[in-house]
Amino acid sequence: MLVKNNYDIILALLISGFVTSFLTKTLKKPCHAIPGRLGLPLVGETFSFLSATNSTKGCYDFVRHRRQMYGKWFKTRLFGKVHVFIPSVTGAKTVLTNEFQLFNKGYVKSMADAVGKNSLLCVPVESHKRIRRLLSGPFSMDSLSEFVQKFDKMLSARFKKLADDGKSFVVLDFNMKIAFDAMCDMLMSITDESLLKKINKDCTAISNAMLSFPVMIPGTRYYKGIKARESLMKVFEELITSRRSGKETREDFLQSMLDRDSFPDDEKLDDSEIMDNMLTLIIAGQTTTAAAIMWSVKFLDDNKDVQNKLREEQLSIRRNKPTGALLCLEDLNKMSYGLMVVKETLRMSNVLLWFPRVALDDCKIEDFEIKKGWHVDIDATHIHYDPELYKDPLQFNPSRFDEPQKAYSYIPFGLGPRTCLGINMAKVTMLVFLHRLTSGYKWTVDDQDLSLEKQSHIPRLKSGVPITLTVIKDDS
Ligand code: HEM
Repeated sequence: MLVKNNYDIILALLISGFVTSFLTKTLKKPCHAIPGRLGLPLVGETFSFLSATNSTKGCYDFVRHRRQMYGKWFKTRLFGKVHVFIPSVTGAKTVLTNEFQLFNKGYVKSMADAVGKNSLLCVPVESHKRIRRLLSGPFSMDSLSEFVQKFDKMLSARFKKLADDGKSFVVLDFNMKIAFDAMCDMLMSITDESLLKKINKDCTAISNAMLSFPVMIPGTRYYKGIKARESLMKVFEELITSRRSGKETREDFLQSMLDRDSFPDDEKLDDSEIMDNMLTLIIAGQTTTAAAIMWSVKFLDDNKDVQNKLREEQLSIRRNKPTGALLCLEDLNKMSYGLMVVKETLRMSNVLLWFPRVALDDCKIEDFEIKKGWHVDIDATHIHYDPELYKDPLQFNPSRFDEPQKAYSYIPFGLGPRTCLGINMAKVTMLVFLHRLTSGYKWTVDDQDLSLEKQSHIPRLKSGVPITLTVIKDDS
């Protein structure tokens, strides 16, 4: 009887309980847990990562493999830290628009010790703004006109010699050397071959120490890098002293920094800031540009229709100039197809596979919960190969850049306050190279092996792409 009398109430209570529980579950739905395997606290999946890095498939194979298991979003633990790979445009935008506020580059002791605590890669936000502003001037497009001419002259002479010799040469090695020489000339007017050799050796040792275990034990990569840094800083110090003494004056990056000596503190860099950042610029610019150019040669060889179209554009530019004249910025502005080839090369080669950051607080990206201290890696490679953003993403098709790109979907140089400082320099270097190569020569690739170089975080073919040049007889 009692039950019967309260039937309505019981039913109402049941329904309201059900509705409340349903609403709690759906509206206050906890964030999606990110799938993935964290493994043991310190080790996690570090060995699988190292094994991929050590294979000829390259370290991105680690990421590819986990995507197959877990889907687009996944987490893992590497070197004791939780890493989330961010696969989407929304994710990239969230991280890059909150640079320094919600995310920052993770502090790596070995990196700061190697490139220096005043490097753009390591300084805190306030110094970053000032240093970046002061470094940017010489890397603006207008300031690069002299660089274009010097690089063109250097490149034309070296190509001519190689073609005259008729021997095979490795595109990657060739570009590692010429990118380095051109950078040292532009930064400090150093052209002496023995000094260049010494600086190159030091920079390589320093670069190898950037991601090493920071213990000063002779023989280790870290030890060698720190010793190389000490020696290189002495060279830079002597150079600065000599410039200040007025013994020599040059028009280069270093001089433009020293010309600010009498400026207020926030309008100049101190000596250690200048030295750490000259080193940073060399290290950040050399391997990236050389790898990108190596891929452009490979992609053009695999896609002869693109190569022919590019050659047509470049020959028409060459024919409109007096014989032997060097390229200038105006010529580069006419290379609209050339620029699309550069862009497509960078989309497909993903010289920097992902951009690492650390979350400074708990937050949510899309529906996924990110904890303070987790590493988030903006997976530029996945974004650049997303078929929803790029039709037939495996096809080398420069003309796709006839259409404008969706914001945050094309990020080979990053975006936001940490966008590549050398973006203009990289583009003009690639354009000059492609012009001289395609308008002056045909080439054969002498090794078609597709294995990647082991232990490299920048994807590069193990062969480095050896080629032999043949001069084009252009009678038109
Ligand atoms: C094709 C060649 C290049 C590519 C693909 C490239 C790519 C990138 C990317 C993706 C970033 C941002 C990384 C991040 O957000 O974590 C970056 C930063 C940087 N790049 Fe490049 N880069 C290239 C060439 C150069 C050159 C030639 C220079 C120097 C002249 C240079 C100097 C720098 C510097 C100094 C930074 C740090 C900027 C900062 O933290 O404010 N890069 N680069």
